[in-house]
Amino acid sequence: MKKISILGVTGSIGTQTLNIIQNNEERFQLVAMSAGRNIPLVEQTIERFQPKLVSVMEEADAERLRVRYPNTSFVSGTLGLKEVATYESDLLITAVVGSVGLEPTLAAIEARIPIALANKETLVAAGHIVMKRAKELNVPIIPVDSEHSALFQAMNGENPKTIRRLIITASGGSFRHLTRDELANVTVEQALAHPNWAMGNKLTIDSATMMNKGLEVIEAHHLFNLPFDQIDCVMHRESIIHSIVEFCDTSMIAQLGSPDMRVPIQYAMTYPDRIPMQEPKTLDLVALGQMNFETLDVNRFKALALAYEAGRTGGSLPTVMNAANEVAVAAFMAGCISFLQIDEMVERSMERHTVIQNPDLQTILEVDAMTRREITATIEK
Ligand SMILES: NC(=O)C1=CN([C@@H]2O[C@H](COP(=O)(O)OP(=O)(O)OC[C@H]3O[C@@H](n4cnc5c(N)ncnc54)[C@H](OP(=O)(O)O)[C@@H]3O)[C@@H](O)[C@H]2O)C=CC1
Ligand SMILES: CC(=O)[C@@H](O)[C@H](O)COP(=O)(O)O
Ligand SMILES: [Mn+2]
Repeated sequence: MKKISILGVTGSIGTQTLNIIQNNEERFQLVAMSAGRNIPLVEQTIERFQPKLVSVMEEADAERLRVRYPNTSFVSGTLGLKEVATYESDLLITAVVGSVGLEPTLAAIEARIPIALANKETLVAAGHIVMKRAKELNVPIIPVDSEHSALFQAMNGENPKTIRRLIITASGGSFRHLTRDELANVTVEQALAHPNWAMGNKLTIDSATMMNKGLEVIEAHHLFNLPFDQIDCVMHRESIIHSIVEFCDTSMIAQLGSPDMRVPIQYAMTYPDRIPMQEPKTLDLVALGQMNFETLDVNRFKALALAYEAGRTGGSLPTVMNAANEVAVAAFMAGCISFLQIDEMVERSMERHTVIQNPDLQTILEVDAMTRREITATIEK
């Protein structure tokens, strides 16, 4: 029996992970979980899976839950996230959204708990610290993000030195049919209508701005230890090829499948084995008929260019980019700024920042907090 903990159990990745546990109860047991504010779903999950430890965002919610479920331990806030992350388990799924996942992920590494990583913002904010420590302590970090799972599968058993480049596929997001000028008046509702994937709101907006692809390029740089010149992106509207590895002999190995996150989540949970998928959405290639590939225009998708710049510059710049983006996306969803202001505000935060090279954790946390304060003040003005 594999003991599983989940950070962000009430989200899109969290609930799909629960679906896999439910379909394989002889194999997996949920032992600890964290959520934010979705208390009705927390209650349902406790009743169905009986975890031993639960963290919620607010202490007041934890207090009410302690009375209702006396056999479960409850914790709260950022300390609660760390307690769940370090609870004795065989695998931690990091499915919380945002750089709030950084400290719990590092705590799990210190506790030598293997990680299935969905929370890409953690690697963008501090990939150099996370990957270095995981390597030192020999803690596996298995990718969950669909593109990185595809790359991980495609390079399985290969000599890393023979990799020529990674090609990360991008659906183009909700506005792939619009020019930059046409993006001026798009609404939150339109931005949240992703053509291929059902995901959490923040990621769906990131996909529409193409910041998601930028975050994924930096995520790939850290996960696979490759320079940015060896990481390309291509627009692939169908989201069937999840990414491609090109080798030195020009062979390309790609991973394909219907867009269903349960596949990479389950693969991370069973790696290096594969097990059958319940209710599989098998891919019918003949019905699909054709697949398309197009160049990604970095003038149109400015966020991708910003991410390459942040990644290549390194130091504290990716932390600034990520923090500014988190605040700007939240402001867009709250109706405070327009869609085009998201990447404009991220760009301005990056321009204003004096890069600190090789920042330690304390510096990363300070830069993250300072960026959030500055961009929030700008939005409030
Ligand atoms: N969804 C997908 O298909 C994919 C997601 N990812 C990555 O996985 C991560 C999760 O994405 P997704 O599942 O879509 O996100 P969701 O928004 O659906 O879920 C986020 C989860 O994090 C919790 N949460 C949010 N903020 C906090 C906080 N400050 N403290 C504690 N808990 C918090 C939420 O709690 P609550 O709702 O209870 O408030 C929820 O459980 C992201 O980093 C995303 O980029 C990567 C690839 C695919
Ligand atoms: C499912 C997943 O991994 C998302 O990160 C996905 O990549 C979003 O798709 P696009 O960013 O390509 O629109
Ligand atoms: Mn992805």
